[in-house]
Amino acid sequence: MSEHSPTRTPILEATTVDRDFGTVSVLEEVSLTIESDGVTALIGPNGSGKTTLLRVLAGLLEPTGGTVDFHGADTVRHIGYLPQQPAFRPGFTVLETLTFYSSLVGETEADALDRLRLVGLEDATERPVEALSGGMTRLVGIAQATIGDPPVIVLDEPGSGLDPGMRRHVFEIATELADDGTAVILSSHDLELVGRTADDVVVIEDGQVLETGTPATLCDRLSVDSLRDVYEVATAGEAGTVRVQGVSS
Ligand SMILES: Nc1ncnc2c1ncn2[C@@H]1O[C@H](COP(=O)(O)OP(=O)(O)OP(=O)(O)O)[C@@H](O)[C@H]1O
Repeated sequence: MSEHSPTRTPILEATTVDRDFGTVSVLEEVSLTIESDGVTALIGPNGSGKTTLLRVLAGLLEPTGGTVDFHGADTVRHIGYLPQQPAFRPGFTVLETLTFYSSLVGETEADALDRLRLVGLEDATERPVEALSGGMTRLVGIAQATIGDPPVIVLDEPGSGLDPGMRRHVFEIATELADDGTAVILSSHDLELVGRTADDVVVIEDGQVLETGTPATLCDRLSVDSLRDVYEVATAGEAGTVRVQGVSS
């Protein structure tokens, strides 16, 4: 959990956001306030709408209805984004790739190297990006998301495919960014790490927000002891079945 600044302020505000794909409604009337200086975690079953909501919050997907408002400072880059499946153009090394993205916001190769050190990839700088493992590719993606020090950083399943030590490290990076004032929004299925790390938790199912609050508030509200129990009590999905919007009733 991050050391809260006494002045956490709303930086991103979703108001009654809908997102449809054709006739399928994936997000329904999602209203959410994301504050600076903290880690906000989206949790929910497979297919519940987390990626869709993160892409809408990051400005990569237009909402079909409702609005997303950014209240932050006018920085060189408003929002950094790690996609669920990061991919980089083949034929370039890790350092060349990160230096290219850095140059777009006036940063140098030295800055790119610092960001690679942050995610533990200092020994992989000369490796071609197409020769990276899945976990290493995700780490490059996390480094890329921090370029330009955006006030909002959106990370879609940053711990996915990482070994336990690196997964913990990535959540520590999220906490450090939050301690420095960033609003970090991430999705994760690792409820234990989320429970230990997140300042705010958003439980989502079937494209709707079921609960929001600090881990402790949610435990109190639902009279349970852990975020895993919050998840079990709040979500109705049956283990072993993916509820598919537009198909499952
Ligand atoms: N481009 C699209 N066209 C049609 N349906 C889509 C599209 N993108 C997402 N969906 C549907 O929206 C629903 C939510 O998907 P989303 O990827 O947001 O879920 P998620 O919570 O991130 O899932 P997971 O935990 O499995 O990554 C799913 O039913 C998915 O099939």
